[in-house]
Parts: sequence; structure tokens; C-alpha cells
Amino acid sequence: MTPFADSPLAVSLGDPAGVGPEVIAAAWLRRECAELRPFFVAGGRDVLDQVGLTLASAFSVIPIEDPAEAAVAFAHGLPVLGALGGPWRPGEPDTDGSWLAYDSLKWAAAMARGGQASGMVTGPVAKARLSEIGFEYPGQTEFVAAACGVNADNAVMMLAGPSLRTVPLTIHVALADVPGLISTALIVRKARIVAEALNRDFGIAAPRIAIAALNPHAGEEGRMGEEDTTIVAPAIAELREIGIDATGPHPADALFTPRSRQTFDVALCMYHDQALIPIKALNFDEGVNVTLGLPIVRTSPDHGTAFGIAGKGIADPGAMIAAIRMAGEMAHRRAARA
Ligand SMILES: NC(=O)C1=CN([C@@H]2O[C@H](COP(=O)(O)OP(=O)(O)OC[C@H]3O[C@@H](n4cnc5c(N)ncnc54)[C@H](O)[C@@H]3O)[C@@H](O)[C@H]2O)C=CC1
Ligand SMILES: NCC(=O)COP(=O)(O)O
Repeated sequence: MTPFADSPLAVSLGDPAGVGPEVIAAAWLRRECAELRPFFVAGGRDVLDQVGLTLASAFSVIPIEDPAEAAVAFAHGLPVLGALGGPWRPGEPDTDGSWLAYDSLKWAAAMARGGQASGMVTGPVAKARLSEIGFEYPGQTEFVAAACGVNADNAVMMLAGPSLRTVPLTIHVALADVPGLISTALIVRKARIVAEALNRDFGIAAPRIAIAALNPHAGEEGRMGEEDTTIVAPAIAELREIGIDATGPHPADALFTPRSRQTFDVALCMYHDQALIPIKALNFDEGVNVTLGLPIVRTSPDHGTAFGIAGKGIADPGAMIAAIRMAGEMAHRRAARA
């Protein structure tokens, strides 16, 4: 499928009780200064109407029946597709809201798959709430991969901000399970997908991939764990043999210093927090979660539902704006190459 250069982006609402709807609305308000490609929201009209009442008078929702109407509508209001809706109860997640989040996600994915949208941006959902209604995926990454017919192992989560890009090799699993899940083959497979995607979607000709060690001091020659010597190092050797600029295993404690960050384009990390802590510490309000290795463009803000601040008008829309901007740039780059 070739993404259409001029198609709008589809944005899913996220959990309506979280900060998703308000940061989407705020992104629309800043569309011109942020130079955002036109986007529409898949459902959630009532919620966004109610969010609008708390915002500047310059905000309005424009119902649309077809994504093709979004580009023209976008100049005048936030285009919202269809009639999916429900009340807005910020900070009070419930089953109806979880269904709305799920339906919106499914719809946005279908639009991106079908080419009516040039990509999708997902609003934040609460994994525990979605699992209560039978959502069987660890996160939206795996759901979108399945919607595209891609094996979840080949859909790679990358966190990207102005100062850093990181990839967690293992994602939503218990820390105790991490050592057993890491293998040379997994590192090689994900690093190859990362190298190809940084080239295709980010225009980096020969990406430099720094691979973090699992153990303190990269295992200190086996005194603090064997995995870095027996699993990670052979993966790096294999990657280098096939021409990928991989280095490491790097002791993770010094990998994210300002000097070290100049030496790589992306850090491949062994587990979720190893990858997400540095991104959130450095770029929380501009951090984007992007899925590599898919036939469609998919991004998301790096933050979650933030139920505790939803509806209070204090949620920062920066990460949502960055996610929409990045999706637009990726879609543009893909269309230019098609
Ligand atoms: N992209 C997604 O769908 C993500 C979803 N989640 C889900 O979100 C739920 C809550 O997760 P948490 O770990 O509490 O992370 P969280 O990101 O929702 O909140 C962490 C902290 O950041 C603050 N925060 C979050 N977004 C903010 C914003 N836009 N402006 C200002 N402050 C903001 C919150 O108030 C809280 O203090 C979980 O159920 C998790 O599954 C978490 C991360 C990403
Ligand atoms: N911690 C990142 C996160 O929870 C986002 O996951 P996903 O829903 O985008 O798969």
C-alpha cells in the first residue's frame, strides 16, 4: 500500500477519561505554529465537544463523514469522523470509555491501512482498563502490528525526542523475565529493523546503533552476569558482519551522557525502563513513541493517560504535537520514495 501524500492523519482518541482528548484539541489549536499536517479524530465527537467548552472560543469540532473532508475542515475546526461518542468524565475511567478508546483505535488503524489516512497517531490508553474489556495485546504497538498483519516480534517500539532515540528490546514484561527473553537472534532481528527504518523513515543513511549492556559494567568480564559476553557481544559481531554500524555492549549508566549521545543515532536497550527513563528525563514533553517495521506510519505521545490531571487544563500537549508532526514527516518521506 502506498500512503497518499495528501491524505490526512488519523488520530485515535485514547481513553476519554485521560488527557488524550484535551491534548489532541490543544494540538489542533496550535496547528499553524506547529506546522501540522491536517488530521482528523476517529470518533469521540461528544467528548471533544465537551473538551472544547473548556478551551478557547477559537476551538470547535467539525463532524465529517469521510476522511477526504478533513483537509478543508481542518482550517476551521477539529475534524471528527463519524458518530462514535459518549460522555466526558475526566479522571474517571469506565468500561464505556474503554470501548470508545478501542473502537477509535481500530478505526484509525483501518483508515491508515486502507490509505484514507496517511498514517495514524494513537492517543494514550490504559493497558489495564483495555484488558478488562478483552483487549488481548500488551499495548497498542502489538495491536497495530496485528492490524497490519505483521508479527509483533517484527514491530519495534522506538522512543524519539530532540536529544535521543531509544529502542527497548523487551517491552511490557516483568523485569524478572528479561534475562530469559534476550537472545542474540532477537537483538540482531530488532537492530536490522531499526537500521532499515531509520534509513527509510528518518533519512539516516547509515544509522549508528549503540547497544546497551544488560548488566552493570557490561558484566565486568562475567563477574556481574554472563549475558553481555555470551548473548549481546555476539549479536554486535553479527550485525557488524552484515554492515550495520552497531557498537557495544555499552555500560548503560554512561550511555546517555551528553558526550556519549553524540556518538550514536539510536540506543538499543535491553528492557523498558532502560530505554524510557532517559527519554522521559530528557524529553518528556516532546517524546514520541513510534512503531518501526510497519507498512503504515504509527506514532503516539510518549506519556500515558495521566488520569490524575485529566480535565484540569494542565496537560502539556507537546508530546502529542511532536507525535503528529513526526507522523506527518514520515508519511511525507514515504510518499516521496514511493
Ligand atoms: N502511549 C500510551 O498509550 C501509554 C499509555 N500508558 C498508560 O497510561 C497509564 C498511566 O501510566 P503512568 O505510568 O502513570 O504514566 P503517565 O504518563 O500517564 O503519567 C506519569 C506522570 O506524568 C504526568 N503526565 C503525563 N502526561 C502528561 C502531560 N501531557 N502533561 C503533563 N503531565 C503529564 C502525569 O500526571 C504523571 O505525573 C497506564 O495505564 C499505562 O498503561 C503509559 C504510557 C504510554
Ligand atoms: N511505555 C510505553 C507504552 O506504554 C506505550 O505502549 P503502546 O501502547 O504504544 O504499545
